[in-house]
Amino acid sequence: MPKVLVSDPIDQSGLDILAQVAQVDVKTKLTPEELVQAIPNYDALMIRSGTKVTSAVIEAASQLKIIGRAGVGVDNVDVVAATRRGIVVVNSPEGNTIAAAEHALAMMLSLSRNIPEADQSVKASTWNRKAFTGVEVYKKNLGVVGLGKIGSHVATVARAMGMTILAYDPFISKERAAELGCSLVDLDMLFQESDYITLHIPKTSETAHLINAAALDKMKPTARIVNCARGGIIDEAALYEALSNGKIAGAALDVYEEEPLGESSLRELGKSVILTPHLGASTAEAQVNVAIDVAEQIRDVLLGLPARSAVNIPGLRPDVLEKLRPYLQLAETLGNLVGQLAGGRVEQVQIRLQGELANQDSKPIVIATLKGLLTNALRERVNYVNASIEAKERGIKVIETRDASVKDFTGSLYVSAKGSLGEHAVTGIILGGSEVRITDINQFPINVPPTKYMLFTLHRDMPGIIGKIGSLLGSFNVNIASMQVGRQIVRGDAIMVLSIDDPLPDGILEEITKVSGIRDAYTVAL
Ligand SMILES: NC(=O)c1ccc[n+]([C@@H]2O[C@H](COP(=O)([O-])OP(=O)(O)OC[C@H]3O[C@@H](n4cnc5c(N)ncnc54)[C@H](O)[C@@H]3O)[C@@H](O)[C@H]2O)c1
Ligand SMILES: O=C(O)[C@H](O)COP(=O)(O)O
Repeated sequence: MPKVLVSDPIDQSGLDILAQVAQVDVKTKLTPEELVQAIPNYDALMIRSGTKVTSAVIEAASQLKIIGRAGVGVDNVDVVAATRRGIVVVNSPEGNTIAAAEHALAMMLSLSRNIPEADQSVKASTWNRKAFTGVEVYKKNLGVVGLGKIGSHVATVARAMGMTILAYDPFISKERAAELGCSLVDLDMLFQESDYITLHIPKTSETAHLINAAALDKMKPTARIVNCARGGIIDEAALYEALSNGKIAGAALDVYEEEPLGESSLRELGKSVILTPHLGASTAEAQVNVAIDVAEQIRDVLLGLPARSAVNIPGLRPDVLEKLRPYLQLAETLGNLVGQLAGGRVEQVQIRLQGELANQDSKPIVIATLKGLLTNALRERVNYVNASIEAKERGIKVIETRDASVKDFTGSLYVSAKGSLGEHAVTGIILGGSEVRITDINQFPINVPPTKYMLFTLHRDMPGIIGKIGSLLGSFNVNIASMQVGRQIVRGDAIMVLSIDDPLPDGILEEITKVSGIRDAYTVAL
């Protein structure tokens, strides 16, 4: 019988499902060392956010087939390491949506009416009504940052309370926002006009410290901010400054830069701050939902069936998957790359299977491309099962074509993305059976492997320009790992592709575009 280790508190309904097919061991509060020691005995691991599934755990997991995260975020799992080991990682993208949305709304109301402090004062046998006069949310502006599953529900309920909703989500269409009764605005306007701001976005390199000193400076002195999304989206030091100097009126946080919250001056701020210990998903209903959702997937995978919400591999028959795996990797990389080059909201994607690839099953390749395209916006919430639905909901038109006559390579994949900021197209191949190569960008031929951090420039092909970019990067202490230039004609337009060791520091992209001869520059993190 297979063995499942459950290392965080999980609802009994999930454990009962696992027990149908496996021996279930519940061992919460394991130290990292104890987890590494225990994991070689298990076929499946079921967790919440408490267990850190590091590369050391994955390395020791010699017979692990699946990691089930009873919740949304897989930030605590080294998904890359798991994928390399062929371990399926599954989550429950929707099981706790309502719980998290209701927690954000509860935080907003508690902050408005000083409920935690007022409660403490009565429990301390005082009766001070004046100190706890609050404010109403009725007819106030609520700025919703991130209009996905949780943000949409918050917006809907807040509208019913008489609030006006301003929303910022660069990946959502105006039509979708209008359906929800929200006005899509830019981030500055949201900061300036909102009485309440609630965050419902993933933590990415773009959203880390989105709420920093500059953003807080733009807000009303009466503004109140709620973060039930992810720690680190708010700069906690800047928030402390803004609250203690009266730049904004209040904040309610469920998530923190470091969890559990360590030493923090936020604790000193009295009734202007409410702090909860990552309780967004902690309702009886949500815990049943996520436990059943994930336990069923673990059971299915242990029975040799595909998982419905896999974060890292598609739900395909193992033999088909094996054959297509390198092309899925190619499709995901090209989708991610072209989505970042296009920036903003993508309206149309064209996916063309070329040469021998034109004879393959296109569905998983299309799904993998869409997964890659949406990764920047949705992170682990997009998977092979929901990528098409997510694309459709975002109003992205998908055009799929085949062209067996393309003979440049045995098989190649062309992906273009047209959006609010223009159109970009990339082509790639699989080399030696497993290695991804980008062979064309916007009709400039190149031959580069994708790397974690990349810089692309469009420039005039003229002497000295490569040197200037090299020196500029050097002056910002950016190390170039490799560089290639692609051009169609000598001294015409050209593109430069650089692999760099670290993300570009702030401001440097602007400097690059100022270099004479450079027409455009893009940075991409894959
Ligand atoms: N506190 C908790 O216990 C708890 C529980 C569940 C989820 N969460 C967190 O809540 C957040 C939202 O979850 P969800 O299920 O609604 O996710 P979702 O994927 O449905 O929605 C996220 C939305 O953010 C948008 N987005 C991405 N980058 C953006 C950016 N730079 N600016 C503005 N919008 C951007 C996306 O387009 C998407 O619409 C996630 O961070 C999730 O981890 C927390
Ligand atoms: O990502 C999630 O689902 C939430 O942050 C909840 O985490 P939890 O399951 O540890 O409460």
